[in-house]
Formats: sequence, structure tokens, C-alpha cells
Amino acid sequence: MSGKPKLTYFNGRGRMESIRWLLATAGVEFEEEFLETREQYQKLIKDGALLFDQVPLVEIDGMKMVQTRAILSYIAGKHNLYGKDLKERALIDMYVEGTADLMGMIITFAFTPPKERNLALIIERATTRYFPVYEKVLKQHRQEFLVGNRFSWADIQLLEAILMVEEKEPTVLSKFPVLQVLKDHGQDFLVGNQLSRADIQVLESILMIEEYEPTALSEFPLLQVILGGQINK
Ligand SMILES: N[C@@H](CCC(=O)N[C@@H](CS)C(=O)NCC(=O)O)C(=O)O
Repeated sequence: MSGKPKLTYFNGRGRMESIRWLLATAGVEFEEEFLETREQYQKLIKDGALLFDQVPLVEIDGMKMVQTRAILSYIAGKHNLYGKDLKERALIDMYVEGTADLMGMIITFAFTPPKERNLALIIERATTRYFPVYEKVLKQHRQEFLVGNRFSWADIQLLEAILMVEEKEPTVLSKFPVLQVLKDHGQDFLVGNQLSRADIQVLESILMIEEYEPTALSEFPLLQVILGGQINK
């Protein structure tokens, strides 16, 4: 056992993606096991690894954690991304729940039959219900981040939500200049504001691939965000 957290999920973003983002923000390296067969999943259940017979599963600090919210709270608390007191934590929870609701709409979208999909509703909710709240908070307290003038789980999850909506509608931030700034600055914090050995290796391989194919990152917005800032340095 390496001591690194081990993430078990399907080979997709789904509910695990926010956990990956949060660990990356905290500068924590992790291992992943992708469930590719029904048998792998059933074995986990048979072994008693899944409390509610569901993934995501994160093995961390001697625990087999399930339930996405519980996992995220644990990681945020452990790595100082969860406010300095109960009131800051409550704010972070509220902001995170908002972005989780928005992201939930997008996750569901992928599994909805094409005829029933309602992308317009997602964009409408993003631009009239969710993004205005965060834009207003940032404008009002004139600080760089949503809570307590320091980068938190609320910011990282908002970044993730922004990119998810931008994948559907690239101009979605056009009326949210403050969120645009948060998005541009936020990337510096995604790897704990410093390069790890894993980041350097990934960066090196990306640059090698880009020498042959300059547009290689075009379909990988998450990699662009995580490493884009570093490539420019
Ligand atoms: N509340 C749980 C829900 C987990 C969940 O629905 N997981 C799905 C995969 S995304 C699953 O394991 N489905 C299999 C099943 O429910 O039998 C969480 O947030 O982690």
C-alpha cells in the first residue's frame, strides 16, 4: 500500500470528478482503479467495501469512504480548504451545494435521451440562478475568493462547474467578469500552487505531444486549466 488515497470508480468523470479536483488542489497524489466489468463491481460489494453498494469509493487514511459529500468534506477539512470556523464552513457548504446542483443537471444531461435533453434550461439556470450569486458575493466583499479571503473548496467546485457549463456553452461567462477573473486566477491553486513530480511528468509528456500535434489539449479542458498556468510560466 503506497499511502496515497485510492479512488475506485468507473472510467469517467461522474461523481468522482470533484474528488479528483479537490485532491489535485490539495497537492495530493492519488491512485485510481477503474471499474470496467460488472464482476469488479460485484466483488467490491461481496468484499464489503461499499457501505451502500455504490461508488465512488475512496480509500484514505485507513478508511473505505463512500458518499461523495462525505468524502469531499473530509478532504476539504483535512487540507484546510473548509474555512476557519463553523460559519465559514456553513457558507462553503451553501456555495458547494449550489454548484453541485448545477453540475448535477449537467451529469444527468449526459444520461438523458437526446429528445428529452434541455440544454437551454441548464444555461438559463447557470446564468440566472447560480452564477449571479457567486458574481455578487465576489463583487460585494471585493476579495479574490468566495469565503474568508482564501482559496477553499467552494472556489474549486465553482471552477469545475464553470468549466462544465463552458463545455456546453463557451460564452457563458460573458456577463460575469468577476467569475472570469476567478476562473483565470483559480488555476494557480489547483495543484496546491506548486508543481509536484507527477505534474512535471505530465507537463513534460504534454509538451512532447504538442510538439507533434499543437492542438492535442483542445479536448481536455481540465488538463488545460491544471497545467495551462504552468505552461505559461
Ligand atoms: N449518494 C451517493 C450516490 C452514489 C451513486 O449513485 N453511485 C452510482 C454511480 S455514480 C452507483 O454506484 N450506482 C450503482 C447502484 O446504485 O447500484 C454518492 O453521492 O456517492
